[in-house]
Amino acid sequence: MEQHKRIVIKIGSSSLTNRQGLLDEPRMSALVQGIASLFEKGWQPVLVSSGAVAAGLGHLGWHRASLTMPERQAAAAVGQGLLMEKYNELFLTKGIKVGQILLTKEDLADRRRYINARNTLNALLNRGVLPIVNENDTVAFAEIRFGDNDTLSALVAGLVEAELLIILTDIDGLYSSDPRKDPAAKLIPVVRQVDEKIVQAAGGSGSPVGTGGMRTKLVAARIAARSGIRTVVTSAAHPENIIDIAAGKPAGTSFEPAANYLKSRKQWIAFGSVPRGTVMVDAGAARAITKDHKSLLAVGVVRVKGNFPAGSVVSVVDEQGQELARGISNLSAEDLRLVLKNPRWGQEVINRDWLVCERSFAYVNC
Ligand SMILES: Nc1ncnc2c1ncn2[C@@H]1O[C@H](COP(=O)(O)OP(=O)(O)O)[C@@H](O)[C@H]1O
Ligand SMILES: N[C@@H](CCC(=O)OP(=O)(O)O)C(=O)O
Repeated sequence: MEQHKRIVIKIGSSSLTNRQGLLDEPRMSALVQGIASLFEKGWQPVLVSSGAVAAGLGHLGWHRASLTMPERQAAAAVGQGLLMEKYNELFLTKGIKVGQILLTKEDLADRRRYINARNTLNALLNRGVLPIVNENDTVAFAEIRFGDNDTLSALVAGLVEAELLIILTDIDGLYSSDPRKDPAAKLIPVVRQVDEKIVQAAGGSGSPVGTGGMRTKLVAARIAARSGIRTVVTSAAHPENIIDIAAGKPAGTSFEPAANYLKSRKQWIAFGSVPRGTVMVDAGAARAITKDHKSLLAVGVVRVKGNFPAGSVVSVVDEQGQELARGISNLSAEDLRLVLKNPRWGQEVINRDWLVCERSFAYVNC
């Protein structure tokens, strides 16, 4: 079967709601037009749509500032229904059927659920149905929350092996500093690497309904780049133009994919999983895994923290507690402690094929 090119489009709350806090129908229609053109050109698109909380608040006439977390989640329960109702109606006018996928961080942290989500997305995409993804706001809280759909959209892009991630927002790209505060700020058209200098430029959200601002878009662009995916951050003012962006026309800020990007399983270790324990290693082992691309052997392990079963993702730290890598442990914490007490130094703890190394606040091949 011919493999279609996949693309993820993320649109933010501020771009989907109008001044009254209600769904912005003309904007949504233009987005639907853009996505319909992608279908016509043979793309398999995924839409990551925010807006549940904002649309719910507008509909209910509630004011964000005075709301508790459960009340915001309640607003999302109402708004998510409204969003899907409107998308369904608009996409059907183009003959496109849609399916709703609501995810939490925990869903993607669990390898089996991650694969299940991938299978469902593939089933929808291969049958020409448009998946519309959002965070499952009604149940996601605190540590199981992404909190921003930018990060979620980058993980989804990796999950479906997209070629391109387009983040549509209320500004036309990344500026040298927040243009709402600095009138001299300049648009940066291409970013080859999301390094600390670039991250310094990015501030938080500029609108009352947005979450994370440019900062979380950079987190997303970094995850996408290290998953081999290009990201374009651009204005949502004319979403019908996404077809031109997909065809390679420059727009907003383009973040280039990394040359040495992580393949699917390592993407999950790096960006999806949540470590279940910590393995502290000495300087020799640190060098072996980060510089010499070796597997981690028991001889270099100093201490084990946590109680994890074999096959868990663990964080590998140096003797100062600084994270060096993440990987899947061959041994349970209990067995690993046993090996350390009764030295079997050649015992492999993490195979190099299951290791990713930390570099500038993200992960790369070791
Ligand atoms: N360096 C920067 N360049 C561009 N925008 C920035 C920058 N720093 C902060 N921002 C803010 O990020 C906002 C976009 O993020 P956000 O409000 O979360 O939108 P969305 O709802 O689309 O996710 C912009 O409106 C802008 O005020
Ligand atoms: N899941 C939330 C959106 C969270 C979020 O990332 O918002 P945004 O910064 O507008 O993309 C919602 O649907 O309201």
